Formats: sequence, C-alpha cells, structure tokens
Amino acid sequence: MEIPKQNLNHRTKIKRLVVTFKNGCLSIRNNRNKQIIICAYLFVFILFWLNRGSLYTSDYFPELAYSFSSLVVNLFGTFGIILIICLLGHPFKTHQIQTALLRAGFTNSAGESPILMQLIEEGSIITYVFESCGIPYDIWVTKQLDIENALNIVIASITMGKNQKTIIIKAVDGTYSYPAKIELRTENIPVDEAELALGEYAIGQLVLSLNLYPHILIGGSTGSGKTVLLKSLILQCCYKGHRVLITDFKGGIDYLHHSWHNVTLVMDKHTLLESLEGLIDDLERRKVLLRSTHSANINEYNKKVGKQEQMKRIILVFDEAAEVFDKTGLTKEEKVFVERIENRLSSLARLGRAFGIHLILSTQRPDADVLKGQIKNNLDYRICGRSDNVLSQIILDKTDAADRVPKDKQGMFLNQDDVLFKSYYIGE
Ligand SMILES: Nc1ncnc2c1ncn2[C@@H]1O[C@H](COP(=O)(O)OP(=O)(O)OP(=O)(O)O)[C@@H](O)[C@H]1O
Repeated sequence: MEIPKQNLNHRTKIKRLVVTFKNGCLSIRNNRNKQIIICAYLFVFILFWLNRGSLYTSDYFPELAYSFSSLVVNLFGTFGIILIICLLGHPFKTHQIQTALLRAGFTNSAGESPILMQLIEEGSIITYVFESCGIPYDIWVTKQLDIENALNIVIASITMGKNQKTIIIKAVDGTYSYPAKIELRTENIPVDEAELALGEYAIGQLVLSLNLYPHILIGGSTGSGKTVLLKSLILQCCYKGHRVLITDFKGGIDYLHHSWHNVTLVMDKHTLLESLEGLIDDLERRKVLLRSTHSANINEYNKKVGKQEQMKRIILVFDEAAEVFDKTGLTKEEKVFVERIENRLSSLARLGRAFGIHLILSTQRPDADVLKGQIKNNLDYRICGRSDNVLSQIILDKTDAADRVPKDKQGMFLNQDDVLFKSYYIGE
C-alpha cells in the first residue's frame, strides 16, 4: 500500500521544527540520559573551541585561517546543538506512528497528521503525547477506533493536556482483551469511604468519588449488565457502612437472597413514597445539624463530631427506573401518585449532595417519559452499556457507546469521560 505523503508548506515545516525543538528542551529537562548527551556534546564543542586555532592553519593568512576555524566551530556548535535537541524531541517510532495516522486519514483540515511529542512505555502501558495540530479533542474521541486500528493499540483514555494543545493517549497493546469476568474482591474496594470502584479498564481500576459525582445514571439495553454493576456498587456501599435503599419493582429477585447489611428493599409504590418522605425528613434533620456545626457538607460535619454522631451516607438505588416512573396506561390517580414520587426524588437529587444522600438509577429507557428533566439533570455521572445510538445519546449526550461498547460482551460500559471499562462481577 502506498504511504500517503504530507504536503507541508514551509511555514508548517518551521512550526513543526519549533515544536520539536521545544519538545526536545522539555524532554532534556526531565531526562537524565538526555542531559548527559547534551553535556557530552558541549564538552566536545568546548574542546574544539579551545583548539580552534590549530584546526586550520595557513602560513600566508594566519589571521584569516583563525577566523575561518572560529566560524566553522561556532556554526558546528550552534547547528549541532539545535539538531541534537530536535532529535531528542523526536521520539523513537515517530515516523512510523505519524505515517500510520496519515494512512488512517487522521489529519487536520490541512492534511497534516498530529506530531508525536512523547512516547513512554511503562510495563504494559503506553502513553502517547501528541501536539494536536488543530484537531479538536472531540475528533480524537470520535475517531478512537480508527486510531486504535492504525496504531494497533487498545486505548484506555484520551485526555487533553493542560495547555489544551496536547492530547494524551493512554493505551495498551492491541492484543489486549478484557477478561470475561473480574470478580469483586475486598482488596478491590477503595479505602476512601466516598469512593466506589466501577470496574477495570485497560490500564487499571476505574473509581468514582461520591464527593465529586453524588448521583449516577446507568443506561444499557436488556442483559447489558446493569444489575450486576448495581450489585457491585451496593456491596461496596454495605462494606463501607452506608445505608442502602433498593427500589426494584421487578419483584426483587436479584436482591432478595443477598443477606446484605443496612439494606432495605422496596418493591411497591406506597412503600417507596413513604421511604422518600422519610428521607426528606432525614435531609431536613441533617440540614439543621450541619448548620449548627457550621459545616458545608457531610465530610466537614463528620470530621467535627465524634464517631457515634457521624452521619452515614444514604444510597438510593433504582433498578429499572421505568418500572417506577413510566406513566403509560395508568389512571389519573395513579399518575398523580407517581408525580408525588417524582417530586420527592427531584428534591433529594437537587439537595442531597451536601447531606450525603445519593441516587444511583439504572434504566433501559431514560427518555423524557421515564425520567423527568429535573431528576436526570442532577444525575451527574453517566454510564452507558450496550446500546443503540438513541440510548447512548440520551445517557452520554453522544452516540459513542453504540459503537464502542462491544455487542457480544456483558458487563462492558462507557462512562462520560469516554473510558471503556468492565464492571466487577458479583454472582449469587
Ligand atoms: N461484569 C460482568 N462480568 C461478567 N458477566 C456479566 C457482567 N455483568 C453482567 N454479566 C452477565 O450478563 C448477565 C445479564 O446481566 P444483568 O442482569 O446485570 O443485565 P441487565 O442489564 O440488568 O438486564 P435487564 O435490564 O434485562 O435486567 C448476567 O447474568 C451475567 O451473566
């Protein structure tokens, strides 16, 4: 196959040279071996410079010969150092990687491929740092599969560098495949009481902090693994001593036989409404306690009071929200009843974050008929399993899950930060 050529104009070539030079300077700053190379070069240069008088001599024009030698040594010194810095700023395999991207058509509007600035291999993890050359971050994410195929890697994450001009890709070799099952074990559970492990992605564990993301929405088609993911989160909550309330109108079969500590199972609308009202009372009580101790949130409060008075986090889990909120076919009274539930839940979603009350909602159908905007907008951490374009769009605001989550695997999810992961498995 013919390798496409980049037709770079002079300006772009100079710009690329400047970027490579800058990168070389940066890499020297952080790398002892490169510093040794530069020092060795400078040492050789100084030797030449000190002996420049004897490099070229002339009996007839000694002054001119000396000036000529000085000029040559200075030119050699200046261009030599620029060349060495550029070479050091040019990672091994740069040409191969840029050609592969070019071949895959991954270029900016001027047909230029991004510039590889750094390539770090640590164990099985490969980190690529690219100068994006004007290719927007969204395009990197959308074309993730093309990049994976071009470079024969499995991408774990794509992030933007601090200066917004660089793109950092963390990946593993293309032969990597997700294990069929990763059992949740005690050692997988994060120590921090606010953290929950969602599962594992190509380069490690994916952890979510309830302090940063108090409420979670999980979507996915039937059999994609939502309940297993929920169960693994519930188990971790129990382990951490949080109070858990599970709403499951499918008869609770997935939860009944688990003897979990601190867990209440709700299977009908009346009990649900009562429980939500109880939680709103709890929230009001917590408000008073936080105010009285001048605490902004549950974390501050728990630091100020003794172990006995500490507040427990309350986790409200909905397995298949459509079973609760879908009003299709309901009588007028039943609809009013569901609206009362929705209103209580909206209040908890809106106010719960500071008081340690969290929602985890899973559904196959998160459309407006099922999930009111006021609730959905507060579910700030989004996860989508196997799905079609519509479902992925509703959950993640983009269709990526439809393409990236393998259709033939269970327990695979894409999160809002475009990280593909395998959830922990918890069996019977
Ligand atoms: N993380 C996982 N690892 C391995 N297998 C999994 C995982 N998650 C789910 N599965 C498999 O997929 C099956 C279906 O999972 P689950 O019941 O959680 O799907 P669901 O999305 O809740 O389906 P539904 O919406 O129909 O209730 C499980 O019985 C299990 O065999």
